[in-house]
Amino acid sequence: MRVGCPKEIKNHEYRVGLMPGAVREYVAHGHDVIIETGAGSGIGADDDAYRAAGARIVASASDIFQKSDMVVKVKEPQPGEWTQLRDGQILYTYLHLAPDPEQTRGLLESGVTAIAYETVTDDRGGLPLLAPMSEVAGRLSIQAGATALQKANGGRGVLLGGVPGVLPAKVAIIGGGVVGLHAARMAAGLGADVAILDRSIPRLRQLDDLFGGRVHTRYSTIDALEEEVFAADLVIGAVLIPGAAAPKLVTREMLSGMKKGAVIVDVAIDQGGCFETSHATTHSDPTFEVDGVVHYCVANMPGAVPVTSAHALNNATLHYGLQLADKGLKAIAEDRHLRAGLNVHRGRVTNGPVADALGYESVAPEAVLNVA
Ligand SMILES: NC(=O)C1=CN([C@@H]2O[C@H](COP(=O)(O)OP(=O)(O)OC[C@H]3O[C@@H](n4cnc5c(N)ncnc54)[C@H](O)[C@@H]3O)[C@@H](O)[C@H]2O)C=CC1
Ligand SMILES: CC(=O)C(=O)O
Ligand SMILES: [Mg+2]
Repeated sequence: MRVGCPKEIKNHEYRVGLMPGAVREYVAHGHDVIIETGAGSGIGADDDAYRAAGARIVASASDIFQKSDMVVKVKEPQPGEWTQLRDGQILYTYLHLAPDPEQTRGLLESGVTAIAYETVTDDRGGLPLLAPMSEVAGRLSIQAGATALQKANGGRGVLLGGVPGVLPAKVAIIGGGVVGLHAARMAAGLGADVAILDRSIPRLRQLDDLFGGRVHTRYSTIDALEEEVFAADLVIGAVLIPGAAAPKLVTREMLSGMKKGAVIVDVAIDQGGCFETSHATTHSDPTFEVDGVVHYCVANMPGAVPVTSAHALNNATLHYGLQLADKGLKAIAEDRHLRAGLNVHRGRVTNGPVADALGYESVAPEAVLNVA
């Protein structure tokens, strides 16, 4: 199969779908790999590094889209990209379709077969292709929040850990999954007073065990949420219902109960965000203020640390990428976890929560792939 990787074009997105090490693996499996010139420049991988790994370098993204049987990317295709996709082609990348009707329509019209990294599953109930970027974004959320809390950046001017004789800042983390765990690690490590809210009691139990009492856990009712959000200096939005638009847990009205200069980092913004007042921002202009509360809502947070993120992402995507390259649609038909990643196939929406969010009929992947 011919596998192609264009340079990412989203704002300040420096990750790359295929690193030279991954290219070498595809080539070892007998595939022809084409890479857009400069695709790895954000992580210091130049064209020669890709040539040494066995790739051919092409001059433009349109060469990649025209000539590839499978396109491997990081971020969801941008408008100028989805118009270049076509029937019979496989797209393997993050998609986040539920909050993005335009992209969904574009993918449906193209006829492409699109696998969303964020809905591929594993045997333990996890999302193995999302998890590494959630680890990165969870850790980064505290760095971003700490920076935004500085007075000159619009925040209320508190230091997360406090100092001897002065109380630390309060951090409320809504959603104790992968993002929530890694945010809590960083916040607790810096000495903040941390509370994690979740709707899963087994998960709260696990977190309580992990932190040995160093963070508080709370079952997420409206009452508990209000209490923690009103008391917080920094709130991290980290909930997820896989594939679906994020539930709006913090309403605009609730902002009036928050401290002036408090900071919200809505990591769940790629699924539409869990604060009613959130809208996606970019690394060039990451924050805005509503009712005295600073909002940080960057939809590609891991793009800020591409050297770490591209390695972690390539580690996680390689296995199924090779399966897709080796077997094409048969790989999806054979593996239920990869089937869970199929969001769009030849003009049909094949993910239930995406179809529900956008008002499409949902067709099971098994039905479109003729799996018995
Ligand atoms: N902005 C960015 O750059 C990035 C965003 N993300 C996003 O971060 C979000 C979280 O991802 P993960 O931590 O990997 O998901 P996860 O599935 O590991 O964790 C989500 C948690 O939310 C909890 N939850 C669901 N509904 C809830 C509710 N009503 N109240 C409280 N908790 C609730 C679940 O029980 C679960 O523990 C996703 O939207 C993901 O796409 C991930 C990486 C980068
Ligand atoms: C998961 C995601 O949206 C990202 O890594 O950018
Ligand atoms: Mg995103």
